[in-house]
Amino acid sequence: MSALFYVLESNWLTLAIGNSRLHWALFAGESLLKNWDAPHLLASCSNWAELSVNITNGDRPLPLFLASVVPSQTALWQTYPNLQIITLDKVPIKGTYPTLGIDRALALWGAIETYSIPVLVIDAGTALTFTGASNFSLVGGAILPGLSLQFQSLGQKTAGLSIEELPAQLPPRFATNTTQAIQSGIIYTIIASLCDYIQSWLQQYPNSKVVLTGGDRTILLNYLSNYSPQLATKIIVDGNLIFWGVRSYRKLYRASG
Ligand SMILES: Nc1ncnc2c1ncn2[C@@H]1O[C@H](COP(=O)(O)OP(=O)(O)OP(=O)(O)O)[C@@H](O)[C@H]1O
Ligand SMILES: CC(C)(CO)[C@@H](O)C(=O)NCCC(=O)O
Ligand SMILES: [K+]
Repeated sequence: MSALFYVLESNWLTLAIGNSRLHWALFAGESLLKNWDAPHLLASCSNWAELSVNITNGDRPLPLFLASVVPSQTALWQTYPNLQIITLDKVPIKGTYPTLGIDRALALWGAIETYSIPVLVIDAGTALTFTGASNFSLVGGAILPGLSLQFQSLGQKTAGLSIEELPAQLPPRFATNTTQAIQSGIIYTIIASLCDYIQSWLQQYPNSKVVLTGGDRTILLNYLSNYSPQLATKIIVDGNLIFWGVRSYRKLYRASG
């Protein structure tokens, strides 16, 4: 990221560390100014100053709110002087369990505040997760390997079943070549699961919003729109849910001192 913006008193940063990469956002007060993704930092970077050359204004580091599901990456930020690490115990949603991922909790909080409750969040990241809430309380969810990870694992554990690229649209279901057979197998099972989880959720909570986030949100929505146009229209796509969750966190803890 370039440092070509005026750093205001009200500016603050959030860094959400996922299993594939870093997700950054720059806010001014409640407004998101800019967001971008970046690769994981190398473990050889040993101090924050080395890591954050582009996010300081001279020697005044911006407040940084960090939410991470990767402890080795979290460790690289420990010495940043203006750091708040967001932990699950600070998320006011009821009924969470201690090992719930902070990214899931924050995305859920962000969805509740931005849309409404009940809500089902689908995070199409490295892992594909479903996380639902009703009455400001976690109902529950599910975790499975995400779209890319499914392709990668098939490529790694077999001799010769690797493919380079995801098709932009749904492939033919009954394929007559290896590439399309793999694409069909993975994509149709993921989309069928998606539909099944959404329908099951909507049976319990007919007025619920369903919000799709994560790096594979656009491609999955494309597939879903081909597969079930009617269900696809019920889905809200928002790539910034976790940032809205961090914003809620900041607001809550500023207000309460
Ligand atoms: N430039 C990119 N680099 C890495 N992944 C990308 C990129 N563009 C799209 N993707 C897709 O994004 C997915 C990862 O999503 P995302 O970045 O939301 O995950 P993450 O936040 O790092 O991981 P998680 O939240 O599941 O721990 C990958 O499966 C990949 O298909
Ligand atoms: C599932 C992931 C990897 C998704 O990023 C993360 O939220 C995580 O590590 N969660 C811990 C397990 C749980 O949420 O139940
Ligand atoms: K995520």
